[in-house]
Amino acid sequence: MTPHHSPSARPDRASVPPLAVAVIGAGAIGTAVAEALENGDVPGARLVAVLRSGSTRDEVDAAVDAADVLVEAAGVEAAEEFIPRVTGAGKDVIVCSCGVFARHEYPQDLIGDGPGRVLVPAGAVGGLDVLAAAARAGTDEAALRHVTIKSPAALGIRQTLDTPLEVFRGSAREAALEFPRTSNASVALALATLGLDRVEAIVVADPGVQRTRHVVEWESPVGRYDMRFENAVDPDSGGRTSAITAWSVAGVLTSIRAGAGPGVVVVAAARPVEGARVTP
Ligand SMILES: NC(=O)C1=CN([C@@H]2O[C@H](COP(=O)(O)OP(=O)(O)OC[C@H]3O[C@@H](n4cnc5c(N)ncnc54)[C@H](OP(=O)(O)O)[C@@H]3O)[C@@H](O)[C@H]2O)C=CC1
Ligand SMILES: O=C([O-])CC(=O)C(=O)O
Repeated sequence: MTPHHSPSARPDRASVPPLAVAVIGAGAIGTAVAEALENGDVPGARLVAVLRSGSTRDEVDAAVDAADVLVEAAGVEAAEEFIPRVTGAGKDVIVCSCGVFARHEYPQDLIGDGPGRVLVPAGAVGGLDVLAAAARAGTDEAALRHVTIKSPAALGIRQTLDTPLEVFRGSAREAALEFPRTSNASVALALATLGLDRVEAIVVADPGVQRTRHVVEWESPVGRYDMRFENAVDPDSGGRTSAITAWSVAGVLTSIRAGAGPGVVVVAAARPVEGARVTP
């Protein structure tokens, strides 16, 4: 079949200015995202600001003004403060601390009327594309379970353990309220599928793990999925944060620039294939 695009119908992507990104939080994820931007690992995006807990009001205002999109990597208190501030200014915010939504009956209660949007990265887990598709096919008979297995220290468990211990079982909402620093992945899975009150979250402290493990199990009439992730942890996070999270954020930024969501492999002329390293 002959393609019938006229060259003029195609957007001239080369002329699109780079996406201006401000990062909120200079901890494990924020630093890794900022470095990825500075090293050219996020095609079509550039770093315009990094906000720290001590940043002044003027610095915050300037970063929100300068950015097309902000990356929140600063914790649920900062997410609570920044989400309405950024979306109200008409900018999008990629929220790593999506567990903040556990504090609100509906996400809209925090986001308000926008016009900016909240974008939740897959973060430490994956497969949100297939799970969201399965949820779209029907949720009445669907069930989703997420098991997080971390070192006791990463979960703030001081007790000395010889064997793995289940320290929590409940809904994703309850997990995020009890373990706000380590249950964001449960909330991301829930937001993509069945909501915060119908996803079962289990947290296990395992003294034997060097890497964080996530097990995601979905069952519904459309399919059964069993996904396992074994993540290296960011050395700057006290064993808490999976290093893949920052790269998931980088993937979202690349997708914004490409105009297609994560889970879509964008292949375009004169641009690197998604995921490919950019040679400067
Ligand atoms: N979605 C997911 O899958 C995952 C989400 N996360 C979440 O992402 C968030 C970031 O994680 P991580 O980088 O490991 O955390 P870190 O604790 O390493 O870094 C957080 C940083 O944010 C800073 N900060 C706190 N409040 C503010 C503020 N108001 N403005 C600007 N900076 C602020 C802190 O500074 P200071 O120390 O001075 O307070 C700190 O440097 C956490 O909420 C974490 O739970 C983590 C892993 C996976
Ligand atoms: O980094 C991880 O493995 C997961 C995590 O802390 C979170 O979901 O908040």
